[in-house]
Amino acid sequence: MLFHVEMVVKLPPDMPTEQVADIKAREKAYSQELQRQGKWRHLWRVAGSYANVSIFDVNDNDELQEIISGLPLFPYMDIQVKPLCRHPSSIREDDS
Ligand SMILES: O=C(O)CC1=CCC(=O)O1
Repeated sequence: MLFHVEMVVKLPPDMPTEQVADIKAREKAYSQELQRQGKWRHLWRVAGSYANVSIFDVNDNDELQEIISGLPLFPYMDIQVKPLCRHPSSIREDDS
């Protein structure tokens, strides 16, 4: 199942610099492992903001919830999820 996920990062302004660096490094490692596994298909920065738009390819809602709630930045993000299905006009033969 494919999901469009938008994440807006809202770190507390008073979070210590070392803690910010640590959480960002853990977020990067976590997301890159999921990208290698093919579960996090796309990761795009939304230009001009501290936000991303991502496409996840997971088995079901529960797996998406597990992945998203495991993000190190999860407590500091506003997240919107939209389930996707094939568009009847798409010329792609698969869902890539
Ligand atoms: O910087 C972001 O948009 C938050 C984030 C999600 C995955 C990642 O590596 O950073």
